[in-house]
Amino acid sequence: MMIVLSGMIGAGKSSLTTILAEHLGTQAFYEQVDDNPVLPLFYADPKKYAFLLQIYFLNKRFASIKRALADDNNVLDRSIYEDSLFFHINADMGRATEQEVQVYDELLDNMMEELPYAAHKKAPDLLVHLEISYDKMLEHIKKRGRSYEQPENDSSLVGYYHNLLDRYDAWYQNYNYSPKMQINCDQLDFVDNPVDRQKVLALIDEQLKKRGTL
Ligand SMILES: Nc1ncnc2c1ncn2[C@@H]1O[C@H](COP(=O)(O)OP(=O)(O)OP(=O)(O)O)[C@@H](O)[C@H]1O
Repeated sequence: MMIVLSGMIGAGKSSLTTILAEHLGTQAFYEQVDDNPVLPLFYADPKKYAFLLQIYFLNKRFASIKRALADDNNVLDRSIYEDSLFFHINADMGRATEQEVQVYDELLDNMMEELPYAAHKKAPDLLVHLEISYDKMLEHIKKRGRSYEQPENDSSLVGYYHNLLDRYDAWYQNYNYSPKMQINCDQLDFVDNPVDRQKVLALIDEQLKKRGTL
């Protein structure tokens, strides 16, 4: 079984990945954000580093998928499809050229075709999307405290985050690579509230059972 999480910056994907992997007795695959040398460069100069950052993420995400496919059960903290969404949004904001986007899209397609396992396993068994409001997301971003993500250090982030949030919703509605479900992170605090955590796990179990995966 492969479960993939999706959702905005600070929605809680990494935390839920850990919780879910433990609950299901499976392996968690994370994107190590604090080890990413390109991310601070990108936030300081998005126009210069958008393409490099995207190639960095594509490479890392692809490596995770390959490792994840080698095992039977696992949970991934973000889908490769969202990287493409991030890049398209950045391109629309003038941070990448049309040619860069085209090269990226073709490279992504090419890489997906090369995955060495049965085609049906390339898509996850379930996508769990974390839905969050702007205010709640900012609360999480502040609490976590990565300096380059704070709008008070860089006011252009307000527009960037709103752009991402707007487009994420449409992205989720149109996502059709696998079964999907949403968790409302404004209503359910699976990190600090054990009752909510059980509720979230029960919701996910229900979906997995319904699809015969659990
Ligand atoms: N494809 C991408 N393009 C540009 N920036 C990205 C991309 N993927 C992630 N990021 C950036 O990397 C950082 C980490 O993002 P991500 O949402 O994956 O993890 P997170 O913030 O730890 O989320 P969570 O709290 O849900 O675990 C954010 O600053 C985000 O903007």
